[in-house]
Amino acid sequence: MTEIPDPRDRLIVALDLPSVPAAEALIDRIGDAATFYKIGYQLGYAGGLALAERLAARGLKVFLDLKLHDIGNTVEEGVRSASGSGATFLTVHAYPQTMRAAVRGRGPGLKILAVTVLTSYDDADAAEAGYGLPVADLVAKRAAQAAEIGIDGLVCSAAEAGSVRRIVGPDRLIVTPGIRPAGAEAGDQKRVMTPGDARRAGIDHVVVGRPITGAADPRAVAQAIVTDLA
Ligand SMILES: O=C(O)c1cc(=O)[nH]c(=O)n1[C@@H]1O[C@H](COP(=O)(O)O)[C@@H](O)[C@H]1O
Repeated sequence: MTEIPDPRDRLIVALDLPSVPAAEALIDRIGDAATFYKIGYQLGYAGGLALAERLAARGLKVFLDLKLHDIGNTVEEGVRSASGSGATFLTVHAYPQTMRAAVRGRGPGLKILAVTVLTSYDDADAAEAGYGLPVADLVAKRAAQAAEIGIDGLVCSAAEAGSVRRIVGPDRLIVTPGIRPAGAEAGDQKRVMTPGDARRAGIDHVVVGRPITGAADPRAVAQAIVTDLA
């Protein structure tokens, strides 16, 4: 597990919101309770890529969740373009060609995270998509390939954190969405865990969206998650 001196850096708040003003309002409400924000499809296609640069310039950490997966040349050049954004993390799907291309395009300061198997998938979803392996085995296979290729970190559910840690060793990051404080709605997530249990399972960072974005007091929820993670 990587040394992370400020426990707030373990929480990545997913800015899954429809507009830049909505995201800026949430960041203001959270204040200094969070230091790390994720920008994905919803906000990214609504002006969020420019926001990423502004947040990074303000000293906040940014996770660009682009989940790239394309032919190698396109992934490599896309990652190269994103390397100038000031982001700390960028996601690609954990397919070997895609991961090799991302490593070729990676610029200084940008860490590539490979998404193993989405946390909204269970074994039946993997079978429906044509995979002949249970989720846990597919995650393990992709984690081993990612480590071999030189990817910086893995996105998986906290349920697989222990096995992924054994496969990738202490130096690669394990980042886990599908995090729900006790009693929170799972929504479309199928492989879920509380922040405290995830931390005990050996994760480096958690990603939390709706439990914070939909809260009456997002700052209080973020603070409670950081406490649980510490
Ligand atoms: O790459 C991701 O961040 C990701 C991977 C994954 O397997 N599962 C997953 O939920 N995510 C993202 O993590 C966030 C989870 O949001 P909530 O379910 O609202 O907490 C969303 O922005 C997802 O896009």
